Amino acid sequence: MISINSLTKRFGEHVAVDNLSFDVKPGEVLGFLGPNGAGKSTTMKMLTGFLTPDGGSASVCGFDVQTQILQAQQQMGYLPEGAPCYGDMRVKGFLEFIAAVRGFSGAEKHQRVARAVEQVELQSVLGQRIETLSKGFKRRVGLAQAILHDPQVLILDEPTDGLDPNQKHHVRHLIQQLAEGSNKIVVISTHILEEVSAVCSRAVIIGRGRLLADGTPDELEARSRYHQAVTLSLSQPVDTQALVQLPGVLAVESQREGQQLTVLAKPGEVIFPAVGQLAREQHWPVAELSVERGRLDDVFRGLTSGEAA
Ligand SMILES: Nc1ncnc2c1ncn2[C@@H]1O[C@H](COP(=O)(O)OP(=O)(O)OP(=O)(O)O)[C@@H](O)[C@H]1O
Repeated sequence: MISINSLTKRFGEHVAVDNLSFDVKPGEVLGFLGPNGAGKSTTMKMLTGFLTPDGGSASVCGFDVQTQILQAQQQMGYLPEGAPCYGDMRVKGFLEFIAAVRGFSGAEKHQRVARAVEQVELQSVLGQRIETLSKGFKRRVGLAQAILHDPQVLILDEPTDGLDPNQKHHVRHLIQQLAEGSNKIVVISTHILEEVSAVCSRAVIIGRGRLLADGTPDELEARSRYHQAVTLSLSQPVDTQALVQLPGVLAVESQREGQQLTVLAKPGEVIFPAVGQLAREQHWPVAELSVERGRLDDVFRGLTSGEAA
């Protein structure tokens, strides 16, 4: 388990992480969200021992990150932002070096490297110098070194940044596989909100170093003004007056010159049956009628607008 208690980091006068507290339990894939400069990378660097906190504490699998960082690091794999260091090393040599640092030798070292190479599909670039790789392959080398020792906790700073759509899908699948049924913890920072719905069991949103929201993707989506909204696709525009007057309806948004209507529900109201019935009664030319769970981007914007550092 990861436990973060009142963690604080200052750079001069600037408070990058401000009294931040939350826990992550085994089996959770936590999406760590926030606008640019919110303090995500700084928090991850403190968890992994690359920065020293100015206040508060954190522990990983019971090991304090300030007083027992070596034990904590043995439990963790970390993909930092950007490219791996040691750009002049070749991919295979770099991964063997990391495996040796992690304490593996002989056949086990080779097996560990071979397995990580296969998991993130690095076979084609094994002999290439890291600095000559494309951005996406550099990310994949970083991911391979993070999973080499099959850690209990994975801290991944924007793991799909720079990857093509196929690789994004592949890495998301890999993250799900790593977490599934293994009781491991994966923490990923990301700006891609679909990624959160796709792979995360929980999301924490921070702004200016402070906790703004914490919940499952479903719980956060339910805070959106689009939660329980009904969207109608129409072959021609209709008079929306009757829709606006339905009980439980908050507002009607019109798109595509009236051929798509989004009917917003008042908080706690379920309007789908009434909207469907009205459409039937009025013989509206409805091509599609759907209900929304809510929009994470809408919730994110609501919580973080004006929060950028
Ligand atoms: N070494 C440093 N020296 C001074 N300020 C820093 C340093 N590292 C980070 N900061 C500042 O701390 C704040 C938090 O930065 P951090 O990189 O943690 O944000 P982030 O949420 O990861 O952002 P992004 O989404 O852009 O990666 C920013 O204002 C940043 O400029």
